[in-house]
Amino acid sequence: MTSRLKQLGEAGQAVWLDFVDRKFLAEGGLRTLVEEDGLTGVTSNPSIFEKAMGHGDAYDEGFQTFLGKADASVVDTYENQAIADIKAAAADLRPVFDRLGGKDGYVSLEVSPYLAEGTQDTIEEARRLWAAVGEPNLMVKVPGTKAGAPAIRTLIEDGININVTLLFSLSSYQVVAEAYLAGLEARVKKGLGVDGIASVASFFVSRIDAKIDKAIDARIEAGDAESEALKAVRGKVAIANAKLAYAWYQEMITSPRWQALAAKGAMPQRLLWASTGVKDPAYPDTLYIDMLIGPDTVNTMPPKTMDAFRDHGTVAVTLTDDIEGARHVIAEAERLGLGLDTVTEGLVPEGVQQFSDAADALLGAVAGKRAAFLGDRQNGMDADLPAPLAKAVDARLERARAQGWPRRLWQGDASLWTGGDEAKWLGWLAAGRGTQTDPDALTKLAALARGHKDVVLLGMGGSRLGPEVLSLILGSANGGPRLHVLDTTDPGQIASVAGAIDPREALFIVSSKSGSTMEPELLRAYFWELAGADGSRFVAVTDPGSKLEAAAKADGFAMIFPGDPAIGGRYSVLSAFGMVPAAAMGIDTRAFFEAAAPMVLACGPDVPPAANPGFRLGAVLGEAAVSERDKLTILPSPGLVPFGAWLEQLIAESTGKQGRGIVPVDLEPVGDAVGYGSDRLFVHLHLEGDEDAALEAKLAALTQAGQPLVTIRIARRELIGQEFFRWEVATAVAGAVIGINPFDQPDVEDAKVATRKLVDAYAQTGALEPATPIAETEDFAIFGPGDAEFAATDPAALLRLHFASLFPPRYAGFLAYVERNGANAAAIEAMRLAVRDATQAATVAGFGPRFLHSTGQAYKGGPATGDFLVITREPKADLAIPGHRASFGTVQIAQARGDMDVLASRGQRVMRVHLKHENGMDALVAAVTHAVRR
Ligand SMILES: O=P(O)(O)OC[C@H]1O[C@](O)(CO)[C@@H](O)[C@@H]1O
Ligand SMILES: O=C[C@H](O)[C@H](O)COP(=O)(O)O
Repeated sequence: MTSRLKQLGEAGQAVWLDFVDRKFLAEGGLRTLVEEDGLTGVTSNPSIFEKAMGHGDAYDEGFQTFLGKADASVVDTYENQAIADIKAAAADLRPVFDRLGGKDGYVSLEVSPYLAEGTQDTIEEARRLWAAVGEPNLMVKVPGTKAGAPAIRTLIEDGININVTLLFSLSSYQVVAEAYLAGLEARVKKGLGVDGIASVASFFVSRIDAKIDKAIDARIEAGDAESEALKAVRGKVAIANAKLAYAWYQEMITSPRWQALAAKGAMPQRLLWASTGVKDPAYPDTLYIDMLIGPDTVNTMPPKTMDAFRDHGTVAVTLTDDIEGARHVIAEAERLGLGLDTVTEGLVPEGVQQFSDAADALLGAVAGKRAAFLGDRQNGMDADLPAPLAKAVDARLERARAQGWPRRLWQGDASLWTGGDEAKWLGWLAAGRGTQTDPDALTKLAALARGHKDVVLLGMGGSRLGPEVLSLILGSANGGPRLHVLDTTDPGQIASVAGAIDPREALFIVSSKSGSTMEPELLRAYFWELAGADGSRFVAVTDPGSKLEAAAKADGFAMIFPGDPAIGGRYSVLSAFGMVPAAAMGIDTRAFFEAAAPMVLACGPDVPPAANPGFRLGAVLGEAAVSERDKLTILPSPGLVPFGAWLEQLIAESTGKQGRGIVPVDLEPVGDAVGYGSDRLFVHLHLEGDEDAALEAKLAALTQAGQPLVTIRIARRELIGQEFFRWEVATAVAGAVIGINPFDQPDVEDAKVATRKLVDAYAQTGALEPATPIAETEDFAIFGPGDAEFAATDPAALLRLHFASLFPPRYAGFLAYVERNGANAAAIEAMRLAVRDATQAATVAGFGPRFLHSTGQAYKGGPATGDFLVITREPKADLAIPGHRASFGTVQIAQARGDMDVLASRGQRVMRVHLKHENGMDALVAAVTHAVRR
């Protein structure tokens, strides 16, 4: 007996399969259906691929072959396999296509559901898929949305076969039918053929009943007076709707407009019944086949429905039956207020969302397989969080998924943050692939640097923190020159570097994005003179058109590297600002980017938040911050300690503003679990093979005590580039959670202005404005900001008062305008430990003016919960600055005073302690330790 499905084909309705699966194809399932049931086509959609690929291991071999490629992104990995399936299906259907002269035998592949709102993007994607599959019996599936219709017209004009999907209403079907006609007519106008172009209009059926029936059931349940009438249309609306669409089709193909095209060989755009598996198990399982049979149509069936029809379906032309009855059903639905138009309108975005959700699930699964395949070539991350924070993070990740955050980040959608100028600051995303720097210029620089023993980098904040991390973690490669970094006005420190090099031999890199930052400008003046004004040993890194660029040109600098104005300083390490010093040190920048690539791809727009390392981390940081765990405490393996200085700038300057944000805590030695408040989030950067047993034990105790801990695992130092990128993404995401613009630094400028005022006054008068101490000992004097009133004048009492209200979430800050050397660092650490262990409060520290261009933003603009001690001292030996009246020492004091005033104006508690002599620091340590003793 001929199969019922074959009989259906003979009745003029093409039987298509709404299913794709690797194993099914490989085992010849499709070929059997073609041969035994007369099947003539296949459709796929994101949900179908999710079911096929998102579970089990049938695709693992294929994934792995592809993932061996350096550039294998998650979406490319998925698509590579989807295309393989589609090509296999196209091959199985090719005999049908050839036999029917192109009238049937098609397989459909859907464009990304993420593009449903964009006409141009849809056009490009469809063209790309068409070329990638490269089979004449492919149909590209394009949603019949408002944005989709013009794309369909263009694609038909291109000669690409189109399956229009997600059609629910007669009116939207008419729009795409018009697009099809217009596309064909455009070809005629251009003198191109219209034969051989195929299209179907996929009209969804069961989803309509599912919606309408639900509303009917609710009303009947509520005892609606029209219950009988409602019952009468239950399960009938979708079929009636489809029948009227077919009636319109029949009329349309008789129109002179269509006839003219048909005469030129055009094939009609057939109506395809989609969504034909019953959703309500109470209905006969072949309902949406039995009732929709008619010539020149297609029915695409899920396997179960196909099996059911083969078993007990009824072949009879039903589509043209009782059209009046269909009209009546629709009129009744209207009279009963079932709102068919609203339902069909709502089903479009819902359908897009449903396919986006499926694509997210699929891409998330592929991302997991990709990470497993890469193993330790991609840095890992675990988060051990207390339940409420874990719940908030999961909820955030889900919301971020539904709202498409990864795509919006990469597309530069400013509404992810404040709707301000954020889109102008996203150049660092592309820089992650090494695209910002010219490899040839870096090679040239490396050759130039190789001739020098020392390279001195002059720059502040983002223009120097990344290079120092690279220098301390990766080191000067193969005997490359030593890198010295100067980011200070401290005369002692400048003299130390000047003394450690031969200024007549060293190569100098002056690095400033803006090209107008005061410190590198002064340092350039100083070393220019010391180096004998020899431009051939100077290199500049600066944004195009800056003051520094002009000066470098005028002074004949050996090379000038342009920055990208779309990258802010703290996001610039993977651009020229990091790569120029790296190349100068002899680091292979190509290999560096190759090692970073897995993370850049893992953080891509195609990877849903829960599987995206940057988004996962960002969600933890952001949710912790908004739940008052705003002290991000950085606890690295010994070999990764230098990373903290770069990280604290990124986090603090990006998030600390408008009284909100994250306060990074770097270089605070790990303590016992009892010594911390509940305002902390800990992050451990773990370098394999660089274990510190004491640290590990303390970390274990922290999690046992319920403290949140994020552990990042890095297999080799060479993979540090991955962390730059992961943290940049995470910071941008945390900014979105906190609700600030993570790319500006609104409060930094004020300290600069206050400093300038003092330095300018000095230039006029030869002296800084006098300041009177509130209290003084033999060792130090204490100053307050502006005209602030203090309740005590005894130094010990003043310090006690200063720390009196220091409990979490308040934090203590030690801002030391002294030489950054081992002794001073140890003294500061001793004060931090004394304070933390006495109060449980987090402690931060910075050397001035270095921190002004880094964490200074958060101290001024972030949460107003800081208790700051600004520490200054008389410089041992001051240094003059060529061409300036003020010395480095004077500028440094002016910076400290300017900063203190701005801190105070932002509601922070602040005092300045001026050390009177060499041992003043020891005296201060003792005084602070005493002051916090409770
Ligand atoms: O590279 P520039 O323009 O000299 O700026 C250095 C640093 O100063 C800041 O602008 C803050 O003052 C940082 O954002 C930046 O990294
Ligand atoms: O082209 C086929 C459609 O994508 C499919 O039939 C949708 O079916 P569903 O409503 O069962 O998801």
